[in-house]
Amino acid sequence: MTILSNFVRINNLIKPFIKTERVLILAQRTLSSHGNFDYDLAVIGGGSGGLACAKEAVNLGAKVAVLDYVTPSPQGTKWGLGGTCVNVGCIPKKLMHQAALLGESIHEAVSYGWEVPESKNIKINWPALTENVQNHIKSVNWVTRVDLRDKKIEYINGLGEFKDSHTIIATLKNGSKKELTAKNIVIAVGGRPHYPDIPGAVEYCISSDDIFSLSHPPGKTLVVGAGYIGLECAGFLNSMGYPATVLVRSVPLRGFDQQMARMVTNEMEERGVKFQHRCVPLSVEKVERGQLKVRWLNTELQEQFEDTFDTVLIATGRYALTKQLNLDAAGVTCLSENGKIVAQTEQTNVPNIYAVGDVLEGRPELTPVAIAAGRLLARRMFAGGTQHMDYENVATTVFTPLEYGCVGLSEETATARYVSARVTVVVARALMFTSTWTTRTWPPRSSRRWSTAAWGSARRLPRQGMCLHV
Ligand SMILES: Cc1cc2nc3c(=O)[nH]c(=O)nc-3n(C[C@H](O)[C@H](O)[C@H](O)COP(=O)(O)OP(=O)(O)OC[C@H]3O[C@@H](n4cnc5c(N)ncnc54)[C@H](O)[C@@H]3O)c2cc1C
Ligand SMILES: NC(=O)c1ccc[n+]([C@@H]2O[C@H](COP(=O)([O-])OP(=O)(O)OC[C@H]3O[C@@H](n4cnc5c(N)ncnc54)[C@H](O)[C@@H]3O)[C@@H](O)[C@H]2O)c1
Repeated sequence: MTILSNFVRINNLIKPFIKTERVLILAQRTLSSHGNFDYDLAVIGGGSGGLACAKEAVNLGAKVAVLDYVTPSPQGTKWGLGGTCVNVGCIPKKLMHQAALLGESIHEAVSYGWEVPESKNIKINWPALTENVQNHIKSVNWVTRVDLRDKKIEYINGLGEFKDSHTIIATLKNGSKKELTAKNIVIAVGGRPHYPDIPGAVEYCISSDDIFSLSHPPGKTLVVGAGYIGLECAGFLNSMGYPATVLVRSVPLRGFDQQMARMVTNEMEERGVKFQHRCVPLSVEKVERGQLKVRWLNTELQEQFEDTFDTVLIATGRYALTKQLNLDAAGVTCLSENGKIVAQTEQTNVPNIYAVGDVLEGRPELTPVAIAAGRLLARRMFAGGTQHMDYENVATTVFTPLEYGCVGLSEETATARYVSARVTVVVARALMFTSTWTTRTWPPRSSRRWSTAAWGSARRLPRQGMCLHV
């Protein structure tokens, strides 16, 4: 128990008698307990989880430093402070998704009576889109930096590694080293795209790290991987007029309710996205005019295929950035086979070292999850908090052309986990101003069918909409 958290506990008791919260925070600051260390808390990684934890800790009176450093992608793309979500994740993805929806709406507006001159000739200006997306990101980077400065959080633009369990060495941009010590250390380094081990992947392919700032229009694109990222990117590219093909190794959106996943992919297929099922890439080579020839294997037919694309986007999952941390020096040993940190309550096997966000094994890789876990951890470290992050029943959305939001168990998990239970599945498909509901109950299987009348009437209107899985 730190002096600081004892102080905060006592203060919580007397808080009603103190005039303002500000007085309390200032009092806590003066009593900050970093003692022999430079900081009460050092956070390695300035993304969703790390920044949330740092800000909460400083609000609770701790002296905090945040290290953030972006190693360029194999294609040379780099970005600023704020982590994956802000720079190469949720934010640019959502903006491109919105751009794609707007484009489709222009065409669909005609069905609603809008007279759109030459609607067939409408096309996207890719450089204008990426420039605006990047400008928005830069403004968020700037606000984040100013916020850290205002909150007196020290921001170190350096690549962190452990020297021992309380000491971090930061390698700065110019190659110089900066050493700092902290009572508590939070690992919030997130992850980066994983590339399949095939010829040409690293040399010629891009990933989600590159697509949102790609200097030229992507053209005909092959997306390798049918998880969240693969489907979302294929969805917005196709809707912008860039033909997209997806290589699916097993099933799209594995782990999600498969009926809903099929709805999402059927909708994408109707809009023109091609799916190559049970296929893995074998090689990528550069051919004439800079195009990329891709060979892939259909594992079911044991047959090889090839085609030529302008862009190949790899979306085969992400790995955690723990290798470069020199965790051995700190004594952190709780690592899974794929290098993620195994921690029940964000606490590693070393008492003063914690982890939050995508770096954690078996936790949803989502921004709100990283933020909530980071904040709760700070409260436990500096305010005697006792609440832990609840990773169950986290709601999530897949931003494919047919948006899919879900919370709770998929039908497959529910029926596997509660064999004797009666599982009722309610599916809503909302159109602009119409929604069609069908209900089915498991068992019996016959009730699994859609109500064709309701489904049919829904299909007559333009295909705007989203599906919910409750
Ligand atoms: C394309 C895409 C779309 C996404 N869309 C969504 C979405 O719609 N909704 C959603 O909830 N989530 C989405 N996510 C996931 C979300 O971005 C992550 O879950 C979230 O960013 C994780 O936060 P984090 O703090 O764990 O790590 P990150 O945000 O990845 O931050 C880690 C930071 O640490 C830095 N770093 C790493 N190692 C070091 C080191 N040694 N020293 C210093 N700094 C280091 C990294 O460069 C990075 O800046 C998306 C992800 C991607 C890739
Ligand atoms: N809307 C959102 O909230 C959102 C959006 C994007 C990403 N994210 C987060 O980011 C995480 C990572 O997303 P992701 O899509 O990179 O990972 P993922 O694990 O969801 O999907 C990777 C896909 O690639 C496939 N794959 C792997 N190796 C392959 C190979 N050699 N050939 C063909 N396919 C292969 C896998 O079978 C899987 O379908 C997600 O778990 C999610 O939590 C969230």
